[in-house]
Amino acid sequence: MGPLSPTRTMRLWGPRSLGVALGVFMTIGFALQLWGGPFQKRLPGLQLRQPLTPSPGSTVSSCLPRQRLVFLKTHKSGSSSVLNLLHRYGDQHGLRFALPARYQFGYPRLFQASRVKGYRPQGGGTKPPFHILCHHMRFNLKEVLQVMPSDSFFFSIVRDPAALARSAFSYYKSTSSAFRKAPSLAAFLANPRAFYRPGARGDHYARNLLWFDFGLPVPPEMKTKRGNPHLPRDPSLPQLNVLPSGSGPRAHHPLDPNAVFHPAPTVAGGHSQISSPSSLDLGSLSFIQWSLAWLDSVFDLVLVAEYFDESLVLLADALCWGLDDVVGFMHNAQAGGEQGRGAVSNGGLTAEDRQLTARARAWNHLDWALYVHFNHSLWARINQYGQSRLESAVAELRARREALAKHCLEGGEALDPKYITDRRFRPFQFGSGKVLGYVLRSGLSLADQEECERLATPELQYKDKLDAKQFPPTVSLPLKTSRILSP
Ligand SMILES: Nc1ncnc2c1ncn2[C@@H]1O[C@H](COP(=O)(O)OS(=O)(=O)O)[C@@H](OP(=O)(O)O)[C@H]1O
Repeated sequence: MGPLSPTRTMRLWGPRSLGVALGVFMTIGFALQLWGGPFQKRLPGLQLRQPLTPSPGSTVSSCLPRQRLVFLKTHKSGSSSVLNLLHRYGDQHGLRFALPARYQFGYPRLFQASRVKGYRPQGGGTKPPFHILCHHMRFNLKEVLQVMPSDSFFFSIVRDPAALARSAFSYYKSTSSAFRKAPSLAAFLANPRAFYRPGARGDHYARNLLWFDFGLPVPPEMKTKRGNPHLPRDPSLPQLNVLPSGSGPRAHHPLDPNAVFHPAPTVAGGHSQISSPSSLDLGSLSFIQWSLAWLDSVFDLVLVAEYFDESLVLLADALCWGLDDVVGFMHNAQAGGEQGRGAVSNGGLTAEDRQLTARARAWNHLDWALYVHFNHSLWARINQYGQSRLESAVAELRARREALAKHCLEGGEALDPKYITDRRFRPFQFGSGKVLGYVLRSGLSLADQEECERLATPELQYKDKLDAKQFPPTVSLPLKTSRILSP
């Protein structure tokens, strides 16, 4: 084996070595950011497949589809919609999933390889290696590399922390002790310290959930300082506008990054601009910068929920997959949630909503740094890919989704769970809102029925299906026969 590249070396270093390596890695981190990282190179073209029912293998391809994938499934960020397409792809191509015994890998504890069903420590078994690792975990690179090859495609998804906070508050109202005590999200964010105790049950759901899921430690001073040093002095800050894909003013400037990021007060140039620098100290900034540089060295792509379709086109391109492989329906939306209300668009928000958004971003300032960073990376990739090329692919993707929805779904859209009587399609109901799901139209052809089922199956049921396929129940032999066969 040749010498390890700086990128590979950084992958192998865990974030827990932060204290020791900060100086060295900050330099590397900044350099990585300046160069755009080794993964920002131009990617091969996207292939489009037209038929309604995809026909695997029908694509004339100049690149080889990537089939070793690590997807960090972050919470409340659109990750179940991504999971559905991974489940479908792996299912249809006969790939092996690294599955948890139940539905998560020991979350909220850091991922451990021993949690993977059928995992044998290296050299300990003859089972073929896994292709896809994609269920909820707290990321832990060292252990992930025990299960997946280091040249797997690593990707994840982030969401605006304000939208994520709204979603998490409703979903984890009874799970997080901080949320449980708060009468509303507005009350919580007005004075989070009144409700939030670090280390209390489910507290990670209440603050910087993305940062936590990425396995990053909190900056040391956040653990020690009393009060909240990171709340902006003016609660109406920051002024970044984040628009959901396909709505609001984006209709006029569909892919203009300047429509996404309005100038915000920042300390430094570069990717990781923190919205309220006056309240952040240098140690904190270096820590965040280092962490982001580390993530850049590990993750090949980070999708952005607010630009979900644009992200999917880039994903298909990076993986050398067809567009049909990434077309899917939205999963895990809560009735009355962000998607239901159809808006994070600042234009459509009341003054109270805007204040809540600003407070949520400030309270979750590590997530906000992550989000801003990966939003910038996404737009850098979009520019590389070509905006008009991307616009056509996004239009194609949406047309395909609409056609599939009309063809497969009763009502052509997600429905209240009270209409979903078939347990195979009823999403797990949790939290204070209703989780929407799908009812299939009747009279579909056998092939379309199968395809529509795959698209509509919620994550837990799909995981069970893959589990049963990968670990078929062993047939127990009748007693007499087994006696004859045993030595
Ligand atoms: N395509 C797309 N684009 C934008 N947002 C999307 C998308 N798909 C799902 N969602 C929203 O993501 C929320 C669910 O996130 P997750 O699936 O990650 O949740 S979970 O952690 O697995 O429970 C949930 O948010 P809320 O409805 O606000 O709760 C979904 O509506």
